[in-house]
Amino acid sequence: MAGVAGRLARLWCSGALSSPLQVTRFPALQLHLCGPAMRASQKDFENALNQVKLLKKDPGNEVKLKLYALYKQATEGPCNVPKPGVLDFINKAKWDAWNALGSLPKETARRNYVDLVSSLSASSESSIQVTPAADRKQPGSDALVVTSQDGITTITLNRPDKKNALTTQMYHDIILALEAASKDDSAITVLTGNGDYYCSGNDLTNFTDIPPGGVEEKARSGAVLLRDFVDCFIDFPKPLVAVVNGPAVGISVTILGLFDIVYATDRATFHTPFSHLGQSPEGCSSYTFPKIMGPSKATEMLVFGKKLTAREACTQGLVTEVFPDSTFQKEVWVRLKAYSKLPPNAMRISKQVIRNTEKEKLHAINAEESNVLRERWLSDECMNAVVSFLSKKAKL
Ligand SMILES: CCCCCCCCCCC/C=C/C(=O)SCCNC(=O)CCNC(=O)[C@H](O)C(C)(C)COP(=O)(O)OP(=O)(O)OC[C@H]1O[C@@H](n2cnc3c(N)ncnc32)[C@H](O)[C@@H]1OP(=O)(O)O
Repeated sequence: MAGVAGRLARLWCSGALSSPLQVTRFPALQLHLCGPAMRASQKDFENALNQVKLLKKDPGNEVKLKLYALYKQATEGPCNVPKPGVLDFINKAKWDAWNALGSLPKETARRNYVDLVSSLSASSESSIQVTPAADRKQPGSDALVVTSQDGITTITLNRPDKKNALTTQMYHDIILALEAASKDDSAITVLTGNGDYYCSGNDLTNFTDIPPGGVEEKARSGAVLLRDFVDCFIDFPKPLVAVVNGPAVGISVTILGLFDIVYATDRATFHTPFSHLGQSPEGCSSYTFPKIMGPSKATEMLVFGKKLTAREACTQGLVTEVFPDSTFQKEVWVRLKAYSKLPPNAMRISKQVIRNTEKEKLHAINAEESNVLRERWLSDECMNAVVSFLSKKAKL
């Protein structure tokens, strides 16, 4: 990521961004590159600094790095601090982006900053999907699609290009979607994925989006988010079904222990490589997995990262039933539509009778797992694993 940002920043300095493609991506730049150098007043710059806080859509890490670099260049001039160590990957990415601006004059950096923010504000205003976080009722992006039909509310993870990896925004949106589904008039709620994967777990780029409070602050807010996310599954009042359409990794596997039914295609696999990632189990799996499959099978999965096939997961009790991939969707949805016609109140009450005795314990376990993970996220083992993945050196 640092490389991409660095290359982008170097191109920017060299003026190579005047090609039609790049002008389309950064329309406001055209002004700067084509006309006589327009000056950005200090007021314009301050306005842009305020505007950036009001952006309705997260512009992504590449753009944030670029904003950071331009801000530093505009206020302090060329990069003047020592290069961070290789393991300090977030500060190194920031340093790379700033350093790549070379001797770009402060005034030009200020202008570019103002132009970039103005292009971001324009695209953010035109996005119909985005609503302010505080009063967000619908998913904040199309990475999550929620539909309701035939008494079934279906929440679909929709980032097939990224194997449905869960961004921070998606955790928030799933929480909102579950809260809405718990109150709507559907009888059953389904979680599934679009594309060849069910979900590849936590999006590892979540680790790169560091707030001003630093990595500790990130780990703290990550642990709160994790806890809130898992709490929603613990408390969900209606039958909750996972339609596992392909491989599942990490947190998408662990929370299966909190679902009422798990249907899987025979193409699915179940993988919790926490030790490989320097992390530890979440989603209450430290309790639900030993309970479902016995402590030693749970240890193989959660400690040694053994990947289960769908049939193995079914034998262990994590999966309810496995279907041939060729008929998976048809068979599962016929089944679910039939179930959704059963009296909804009876189903809800029966679920609660089955699950309520454990709720308090599950909340305590969730809190403890989230605390432990907060520490793990700050460990060298975890940071090294994330750096390896992000620098394309490692895959599961
Ligand atoms: C402090 C931070 C807190 C943040 C918020 C906290 C919220 C709670 C967190 C709870 C803890 C959760 C833990 C987990 O889930 S651990 C599991 C994490 N997942 C992984 O490690 C999977 C990594 N991905 C892979 O190993 C492979 O991509 C995979 C085997 C899944 C598929 O390999 P394949 O070769 O078939 O496909 P590609 O690798 O080419 O993938 C296509 C593109 O998708 C990107 N991708 C896939 N998975 C992820 C992921 N998890 N995170 C980020 N990006 C992912 C991949 O990079 C490819 O992208 P490009 O096309 O751009 O290269």
